[in-house]
Amino acid sequence: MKAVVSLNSGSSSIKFALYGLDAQGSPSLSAGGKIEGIGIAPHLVARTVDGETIFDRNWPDGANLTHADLLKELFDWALGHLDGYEVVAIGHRVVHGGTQFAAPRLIDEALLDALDALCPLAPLHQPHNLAAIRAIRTLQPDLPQVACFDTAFHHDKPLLASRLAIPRALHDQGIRRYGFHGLSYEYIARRLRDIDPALAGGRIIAAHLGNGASLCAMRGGRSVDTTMGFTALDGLMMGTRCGSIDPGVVLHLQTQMGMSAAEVEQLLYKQSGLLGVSGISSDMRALAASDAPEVEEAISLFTWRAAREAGALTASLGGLDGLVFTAGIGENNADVRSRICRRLEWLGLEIDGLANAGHGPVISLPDSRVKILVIPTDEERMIALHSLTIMEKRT
Ligand SMILES: Nc1ncnc2c1ncn2[C@@H]1O[C@H](COP(=O)(O)OP(=O)(O)O)[C@@H](O)[C@H]1O
Ligand SMILES: CC(=O)OP(=O)(O)O
Ligand SMILES: [Mg+2]
Repeated sequence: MKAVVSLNSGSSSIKFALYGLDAQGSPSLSAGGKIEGIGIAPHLVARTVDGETIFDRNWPDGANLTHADLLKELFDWALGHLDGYEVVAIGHRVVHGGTQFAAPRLIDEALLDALDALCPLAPLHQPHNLAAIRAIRTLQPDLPQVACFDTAFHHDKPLLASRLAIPRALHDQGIRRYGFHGLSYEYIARRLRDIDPALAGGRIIAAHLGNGASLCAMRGGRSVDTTMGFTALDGLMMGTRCGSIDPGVVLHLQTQMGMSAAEVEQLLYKQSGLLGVSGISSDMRALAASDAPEVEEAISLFTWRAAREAGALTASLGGLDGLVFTAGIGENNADVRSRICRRLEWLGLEIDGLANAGHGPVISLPDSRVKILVIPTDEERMIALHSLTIMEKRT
């Protein structure tokens, strides 16, 4: 059977999926899984579409294992488990497409060179995305690979939402607000059209709360504003990233505290966010199990910042009809959802405690002016669909 593979390397996880293609070329999930906890204690699990576990491995002391080490483990296992499948393409999430790449692309050396240049703008992601592509090119040089960009969904947002208030020549050089998590938001926009078409046409904020976290303001299913900007460091507080920060802090760290640019990068990308404020962990599940006051403060700050940014995006939208939670925290953590929604009661959000505890899909009360939903994201499916579209264009 012909098949397409999706690879989604995030900051703390690598998600993968295998889709068999029917006679019409439509994909249906055969198997998938993830390696999560990268940088802490990686755990790889793979399941068939029926939920049967086909591989499960933990590295409790594997904090030093890199994305590349773990990809090798995944390939070693996967290569022995593709009997009966002819993989016709591998699609990848590539976090940064810059100004140039606003749609998925078939990968060649020239594209890889252009994407290399964007690594400094996404140091937690882009190098891993490109390393995976190159590793597969070495193993199977003739296998088509497709890059699907996290920035693409935001490419046509209004100019004001793209501009930074810096000299305009810099905008022309690409120093502008791009926005990320686009494959996730694209999937959510499509799912919402199926679940609630009337709402999908309205003013929606989607909250992608994972290890990386952002909000996207959508009108009629298109991005009009988002909290991430030039890099995936901007906006919400995240697992290890600080989110929006007074740029004066960055200057102070360098000019007054003698930190190098590399040290500041490390501090803002890897030592801040939930990890920095709690002093305990970047992982929301681990934090939920602790009663340390620093942990409570970290979670309060996370939820306060998310509500505050949701207020800002509501202004961008000129009002709000729906709020959708997604990604690791958004899909699974009822307490975080409840704290964010309670801070937004003034906007007309009324959360239903029971429905929220059951993880939705609808978690607002029937009379809530703003509808609240939980919709599991599926970046892998978007990657597979885009990859197939590119493959069709080739033939
Ligand atoms: N079942 C769960 N319950 C609570 N939190 C969860 C659950 N699954 C994942 N999370 C949290 O979601 C975050 C990771 O989100 P995810 O979207 O997988 O990250 P990434 O950005 O690496 O793709 C972590 O903070 C993790 O603790
Ligand atoms: C763009 C981004 O932050 O991605 P992730 O949530 O996978 O870290
Ligand atoms: Mg992610």
